[in-house]
Amino acid sequence: MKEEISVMYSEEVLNKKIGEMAEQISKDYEGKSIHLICILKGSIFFCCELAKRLTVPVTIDFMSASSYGNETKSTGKLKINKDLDEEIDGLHCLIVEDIIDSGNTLSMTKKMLEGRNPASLKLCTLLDKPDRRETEVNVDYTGFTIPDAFVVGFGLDYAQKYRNLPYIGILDFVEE
Ligand SMILES: O=P(O)(O)OC[C@H]1O[C@H](OP(=O)(O)OP(=O)(O)O)[C@H](O)[C@@H]1O
Ligand SMILES: Nc1nc2[nH]cnc2c(=O)[nH]1
Repeated sequence: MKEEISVMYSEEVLNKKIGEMAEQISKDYEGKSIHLICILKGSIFFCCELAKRLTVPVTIDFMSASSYGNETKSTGKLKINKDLDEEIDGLHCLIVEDIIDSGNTLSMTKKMLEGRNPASLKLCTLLDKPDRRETEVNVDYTGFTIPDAFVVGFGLDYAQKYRNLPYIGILDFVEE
């Protein structure tokens, strides 16, 4: 089987959307600083592009939490591979995700972070796949709501490949 990728959102479309999201977020957080919590690895591209466009003061920390292995389906289990470097007590935190699918990763991550007493905790995702939701999670900012397809690029991988594509595409497996 050969892997084929068809473009879903071009770099230009992504940048326009991220600009709009940054404008809204900057408005909502006026007078405050935002502590961005980037969920590795997929979210790094989105987090960088978003952070560059925010007009309020920003700090950034990273954590790696996953409910996936190398496959395209969820196991529903959370694994914390890397925790945050800094305490979040009293900070206005915004979790930055590339995609929400089953919702398992984010619902468990959010609950865990809420227990650390942030001043506020919101969630921002570039892509949302609501058709595959298993656990409800309240999303504050969504870039695109997408159908149930497996997407790669702009940070999103298949078996660690394709993260570096500047666009988001649908991955298909075709007969050679
Ligand atoms: O809503 P869910 O079904 O829980 O899936 C979403 C999670 O899956 C992806 O990460 P992944 O575990 O693939 O890690 P990666 O970002 O390092 O590739 C994505 O970045 C989310 O964290
Ligand atoms: N790369 C990738 N990771 C995911 N994790 C959950 N859904 C997806 C998806 O569509 N693509």
